[in-house]
Amino acid sequence: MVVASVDNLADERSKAQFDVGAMKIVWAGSKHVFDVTDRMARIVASDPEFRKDNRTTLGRKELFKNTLRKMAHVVKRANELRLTEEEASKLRFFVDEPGYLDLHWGMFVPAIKGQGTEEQQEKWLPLASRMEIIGCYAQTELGHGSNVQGLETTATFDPKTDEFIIHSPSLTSYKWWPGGLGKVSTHVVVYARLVSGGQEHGIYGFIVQLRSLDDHTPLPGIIIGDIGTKFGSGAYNTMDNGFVCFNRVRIPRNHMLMRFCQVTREGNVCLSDVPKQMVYGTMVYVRQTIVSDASWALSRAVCIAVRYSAIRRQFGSQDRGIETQVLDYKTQQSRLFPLLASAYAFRFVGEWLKWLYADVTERLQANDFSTLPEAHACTAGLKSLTTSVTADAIEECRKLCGGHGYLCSSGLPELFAVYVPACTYEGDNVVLLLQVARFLVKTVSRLAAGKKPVGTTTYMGNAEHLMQCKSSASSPEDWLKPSVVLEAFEARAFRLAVACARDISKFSTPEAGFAELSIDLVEAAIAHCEVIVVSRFIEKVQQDIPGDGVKEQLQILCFIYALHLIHKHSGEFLSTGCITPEQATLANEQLRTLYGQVRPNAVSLVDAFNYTDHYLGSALGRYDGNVYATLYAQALRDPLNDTVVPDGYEEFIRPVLKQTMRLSRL
Ligand SMILES: CCCCCCCCCCCCCCCCCCCCCCCC(=O)SCCNC(=O)CCNC(=O)[C@H](O)C(C)(C)COP(=O)(O)OP(=O)(O)OC[C@H]1O[C@@H](n2cnc3c(N)ncnc32)[C@H](O)[C@@H]1OP(=O)(O)O
Ligand SMILES: Cc1cc2nc3c(=O)[nH]c(=O)nc-3n(C[C@H](O)[C@H](O)[C@H](O)COP(=O)(O)OP(=O)(O)OC[C@H]3O[C@@H](n4cnc5c(N)ncnc54)[C@H](O)[C@@H]3O)c2cc1C
Repeated sequence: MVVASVDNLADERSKAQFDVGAMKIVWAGSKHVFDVTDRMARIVASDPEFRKDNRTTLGRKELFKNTLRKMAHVVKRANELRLTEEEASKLRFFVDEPGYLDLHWGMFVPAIKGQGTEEQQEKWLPLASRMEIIGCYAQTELGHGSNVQGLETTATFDPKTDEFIIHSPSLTSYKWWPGGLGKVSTHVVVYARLVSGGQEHGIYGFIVQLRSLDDHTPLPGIIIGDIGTKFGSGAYNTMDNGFVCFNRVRIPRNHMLMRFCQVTREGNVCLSDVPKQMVYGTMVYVRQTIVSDASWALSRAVCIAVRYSAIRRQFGSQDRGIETQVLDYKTQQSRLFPLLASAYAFRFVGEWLKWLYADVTERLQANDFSTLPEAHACTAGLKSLTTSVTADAIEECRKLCGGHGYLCSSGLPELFAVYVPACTYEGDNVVLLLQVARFLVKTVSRLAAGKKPVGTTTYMGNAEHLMQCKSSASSPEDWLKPSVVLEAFEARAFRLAVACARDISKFSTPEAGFAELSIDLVEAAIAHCEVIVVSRFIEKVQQDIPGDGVKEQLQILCFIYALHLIHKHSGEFLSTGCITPEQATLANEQLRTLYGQVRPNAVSLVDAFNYTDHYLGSALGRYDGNVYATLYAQALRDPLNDTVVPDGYEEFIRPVLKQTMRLSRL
């Protein structure tokens, strides 16, 4: 059955004022990436092994086994099709459920590459890349996650046997959370306190074998398992996040990852002259990938909400004629279009961050560590900003879809449940923003000493101007001038950072000031991260962009992104004196105009994400708009509808009815 709603999307598509094909390439990053992504998405969508529409109805054991089957199928297909690394990781991405492959390829392998010596890489990487071993990354403990320096697990060197003894001294020291650890991994990189000659030498990574390669049973001294069912149905429960306790497990000395610190046969600890934070390198790498991924999750939710908002009609007709598409309501637009703009903003900042990460990596290889603090601040800050916004946005998209958004068949509940831990893993978002704040306060204090800021803090070099400037916006159109927008964002961020630095100096110690002012510091950090996103978006739309109308659409989205933030944080823009209340009103007026300009293009702007119906996994977001028939078909497939009279009728419904009948006769 095809209902009238299908016409709505065709109609919407006919209104587009830009070349959707060209926008697809901009979104993908290049024609090459578009081709690879498109091909891999279609391979997954057309393979019944990768079916995912039954996930929320499976019990934990079935669900987990189902994921094991899919991960094995990914490896099989990757080998059969002789996929490149780029292609294989896209293929795995579109399978769209957390699984041990992510931790193996995304953390275990990078940890060895980043922290292992050449010799260690030669030994372990071939085993890992042929998947003769499966690895994971165990840093977090039951009692310690954010505070890495507080980890309790010990790795004590025993010079008699030339081994390390890996030990969990307490319940709180059990490793707890690592993905892939609970049931699958054969090996792990464990982070532990290095102890040699009776002295502690800091936290380092150690490769430990967990399970037999013959029968998968845990090796002696290892107690291991899954930590239990997590939030949401389906969602992250496809993953075996695990615990492990080490009872004096012995490993050879050369299983310590020794690129930055070597322990000799005699137990001497030799530090190389690189910053000790290099041991955190895997986290920096993964944070950078998480920023790129945020735009995928956000755009997926927005795609569902935009298409459904074009289909859904409510009110607007007194005589039972055609009702108004909810997408036409300004309130719907004001909630949805900033999220659409944010998806594009995060896509571009994610691409930029990839570049920054590659640049820093190249410098580190040449022993230039000067850009490491900035790389840390950018990856930490943008990871925090983009994941927090994305998690909130998915929930907002659910509400934008009304009641049907709450159905699992909308795809949104599971997307939220699977995405929201991104605000916690790889660094709690508040903890990471405090790292950014620390970097900003340091940058501000160095200004006073005449040190020129570089990279993303270059704008702070314009200190005198940023402290005094008043916005020149005197009409709504002035808010379409990149210089006007940027100045407001930079002035707000700088003034907040300077206020924090000034106020901290009033305390007896910087630590006391930092602790007391942490709420303000977090706000200053967010403001700085928003400068980065806004300026990268502006830079992007100032480039040559091929395709009819593509640049114009991106400009509209760029200003929506910036102006909705001015509206959201108007308190800060006003209290720091960067803009006046009248200018805030003008910005809002411009924002309303921009919503009107996006409206005819909204469906095509989400089509540009090029998502298959398989990847979207949503009755509401289908490409053909056949929402109601799909909702109905999926309802009929629910296990509860397997029988007309439910299980439990005889035991629990009939007796209640009989009891009621007896009572009514009295
Ligand atoms: C053939 C088959 C083919 C098949 C193919 C299949 C392909 C599949 C491919 C799949 C690929 C998938 C990739 C996806 C990636 C993975 C998916 C992700 C899934 C989720 C995983 C989640 C994992 C985790 O959560 S791991 C645990 C993470 N834990 C944390 O993040 C802890 C957070 N805490 C910290 O980072 C630190 O404790 C911190 C920073 C809060 C404080 O540290 P510390 O106490 O040491 O420092 P401070 O005293 O605050 O600062 C001292 C100094 O150091 C600077 N600094 C801190 N951190 C860093 C850093 N990282 N880098 C550089 N500098 C740092 C800090 O700024 C200070 O500097 P000063 O100058 O002294 O101020
Ligand atoms: C799905 C998932 C997968 C994971 N995968 C892995 C993995 O593969 N390997 C691994 O090692 N770990 C993994 N983790 C663990 C994860 O990295 C940690 O949970 C994360 O780093 C947060 O640490 P925590 O749990 O100790 O939070 P806590 O630090 O206990 O946070 C609790 C609260 O305290 C606040 N807080 C903490 N410190 C401060 C501070 N200094 N100032 C202000 N507020 C503060 C936080 O903001 C938060 O609100 C995973 C976690 C999840 C949820």
